[in-house]
Amino acid sequence: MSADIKDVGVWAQTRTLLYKNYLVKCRTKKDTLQEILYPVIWSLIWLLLVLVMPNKHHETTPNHILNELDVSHVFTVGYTPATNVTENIMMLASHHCIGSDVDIIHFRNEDELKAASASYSHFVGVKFENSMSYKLMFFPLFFPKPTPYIQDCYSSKCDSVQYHDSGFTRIQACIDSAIIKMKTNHSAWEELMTTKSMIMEKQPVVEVDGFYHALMSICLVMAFSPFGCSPAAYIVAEKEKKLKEFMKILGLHDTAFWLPWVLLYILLILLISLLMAFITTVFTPFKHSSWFLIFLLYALYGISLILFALMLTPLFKKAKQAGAIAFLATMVLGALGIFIVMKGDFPKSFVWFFSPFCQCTFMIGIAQVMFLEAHGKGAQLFNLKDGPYPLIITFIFLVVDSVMYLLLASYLDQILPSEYGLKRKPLFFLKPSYWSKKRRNYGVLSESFFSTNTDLSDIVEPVALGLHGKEAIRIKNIHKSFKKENRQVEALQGLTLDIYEGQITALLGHSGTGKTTLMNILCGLCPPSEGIASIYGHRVTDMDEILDIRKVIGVCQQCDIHFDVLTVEENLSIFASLKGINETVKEQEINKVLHDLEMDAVKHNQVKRLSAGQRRKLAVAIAILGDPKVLLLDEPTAGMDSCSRYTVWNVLKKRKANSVIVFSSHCMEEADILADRKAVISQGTLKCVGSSLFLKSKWGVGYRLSMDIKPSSNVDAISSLISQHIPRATLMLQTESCLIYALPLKDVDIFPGLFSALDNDCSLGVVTYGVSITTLEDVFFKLESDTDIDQTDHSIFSQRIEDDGKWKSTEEIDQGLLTMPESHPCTISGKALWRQQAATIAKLHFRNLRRETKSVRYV
Ligand SMILES: Nc1ncnc2c1ncn2[C@@H]1O[C@H](COP(=O)(O)OP(=O)(O)OP(=O)(O)O)[C@@H](O)[C@H]1O
Repeated sequence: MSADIKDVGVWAQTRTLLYKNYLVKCRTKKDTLQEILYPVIWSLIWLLLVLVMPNKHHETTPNHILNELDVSHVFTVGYTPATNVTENIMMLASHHCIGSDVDIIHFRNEDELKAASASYSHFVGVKFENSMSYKLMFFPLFFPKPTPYIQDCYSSKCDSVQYHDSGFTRIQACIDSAIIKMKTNHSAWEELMTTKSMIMEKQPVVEVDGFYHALMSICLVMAFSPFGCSPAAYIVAEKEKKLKEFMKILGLHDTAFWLPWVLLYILLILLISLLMAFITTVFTPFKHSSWFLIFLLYALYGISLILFALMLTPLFKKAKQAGAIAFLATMVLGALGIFIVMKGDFPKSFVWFFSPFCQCTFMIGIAQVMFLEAHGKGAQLFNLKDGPYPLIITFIFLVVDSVMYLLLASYLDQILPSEYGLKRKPLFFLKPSYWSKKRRNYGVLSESFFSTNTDLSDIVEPVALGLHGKEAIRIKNIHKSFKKENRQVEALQGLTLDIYEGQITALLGHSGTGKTTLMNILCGLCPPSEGIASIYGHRVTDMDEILDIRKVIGVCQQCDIHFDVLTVEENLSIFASLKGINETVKEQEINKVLHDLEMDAVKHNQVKRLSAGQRRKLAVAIAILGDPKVLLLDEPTAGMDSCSRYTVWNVLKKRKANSVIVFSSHCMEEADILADRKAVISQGTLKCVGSSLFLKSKWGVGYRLSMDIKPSSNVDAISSLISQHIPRATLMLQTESCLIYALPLKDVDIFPGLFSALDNDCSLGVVTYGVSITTLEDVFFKLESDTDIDQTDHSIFSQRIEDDGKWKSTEEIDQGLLTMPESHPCTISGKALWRQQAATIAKLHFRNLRRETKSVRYV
């Protein structure tokens, strides 16, 4: 590692990524504006609702004495059971007090009494428990429901006064007097009849309509909903684009990945809470409440919602799904909150069972503020503990929820398997080594660990003595299998390989032979199923050791990973800071890398506007920033033009001293020019490894003699002439106009004799001939010819040979495709074509939908 690289702490990385998020927000102005305007618009809708449907205000009601006790509304009184005592009581009551206008009827039991209420109008039942205790039964519609609001109580319409007017108090006084008379023989009629009923003074009250309450709560749920989904969508989008794991390879701390997003949204929520608190307390509907408490309620809810969204992120692979489900969860839980506080008979103490959901807690808090507003004082510091749902409990639960979500988010992120990255065991936090670096007892793996009994000398070229002991990357018996549509794919099958310091090593192989899988294992992106790999003696499979390894590696992944909306220079600056490159030399290092890769002209361009080749160069630039000791480059020059390729090769060659450079490629020429050692991988195993000379001499066909011949030429005569001069020559390919022979390397001295014979014998029909040495490509084909190549790969590599064995150039094939007759019998047109296209598109959408549904793994 370069001396100018230092360990970067979480806070330094958070600052860097906070700046990046700020740039992203500035460059995606439309989305940012939507996020800010959305809550403001809902607050304004709320205000509008308040204006259209104002709350009903009830002014102060003074003390008011009601009329004398009266039974004019009662026509019949029924009682049960009918005993001597009860008959006596009722007779006394009727005679002295209730009056003869009211019929007194006895019933055998309570059921008959209840049934009678339907037959008689203005009926009151009396159910005696014993001679001293009784129950008055006023039947539906006859008795008003209690209400906290006293309206027009001086008129007969007042609901609360109906209690008095209904005759309840008079009948109660009459029966009480009769019992007193019977028990004590003392007459209390006069005292009880002069009892005065009075409406007590009532403070002003605001009547909050249920529908209005629900509408207001819905507006609030909607206003805050972006904070429940946007952070989740942004964080999962960075995971989806592999940015998270890539930044972790550069040394990013787990916390520093999500903290910048959380901080940015907290800043945003504080701003919006200020604005909303201002709108709702200055204008209405919370005009009696303390501005600070309303702001605190909004801000705490907003923060807990952001952390709720963060908690959901480990469950998702796709940003779209994460955003949609987080939004849905916020809506559903918000609606649940509205339901539990608005359902009159829902037990008040049970409401707090829903407090682990911040959306419900917030709705409870809003209901409490509305209650306090209705009583004219609003939410104030002095009444934090008052009311049905004390506001202080809401505040406490919102803080507890936030902490709980944060811990859960961090825990789930460490244990839930994801496509990339190593994961910890569920009880990892019980291990002392997790908490203390000193207790991690890992050491450099010993030499004996990698020694093997298998003799590999046939396929592995021995290295020079100077390289002994310089094995930087050691791979032993690595296996990796993936589950793919209910079958196991063996990507690597026991691969063993040493890679040396001071050398460039190329990994060669067909598509799908496991090169990328090997690269991913080496940088800790995916764990092997079996086997061991180490970089400078540290296991890449250990979560703690990989952190040390990542300090010395630079990685260029197969797909380009960068921040699209940032410029080339900004991308390099952010990645340089994450790697820990000293701020004083950062600019110099970035300029050097840009200059080496000839990218100065595009350094101010946004990455999304770069060509594919330029993006690839940027990926290489990010990998080489800070001059890492180990460079793992997966197809670094794919998609580049020849000039760019040469530039990259030169850069890598210059850096190879004291470094370890591994790259994968499909281009044999690139491997031949650039790599000191080439490892050919086939079907997940090592086929051979060594220098070009070793590979060519071991698997090369020697020289290749190619001839253009006339159609009338005698191939047997040509072949016999060649075998006379070079007995071990073999015919490799025969077409109508071309012959190719393989000539052994050792017979090079006797080639001149053959050439003279060919030149002198015109009857053979040879038009021209030429000799070329075996290329690495020939070696590659030779090695692969022993292996069953997967059909698609085979078609790529053997595209120059037609089915019938005739030699055909790529251009010829292209030409063939271009000149394919338009009226091919297999093609369709008109309505049939339209139907086929529509069905294909529908099938495509259906498959995408199914795949996307599958990728929501845990929800
Ligand atoms: N995440 C995965 N899930 C399922 N199968 C996978 C996964 N990653 C790789 N494979 C399979 O493993 C095999 C090796 O893939 P890999 O990408 O390592 O090949 P490669 O040699 O890098 O190919 P290319 O040169 O085209 O990049 C392939 O058959 C591939 O389909």
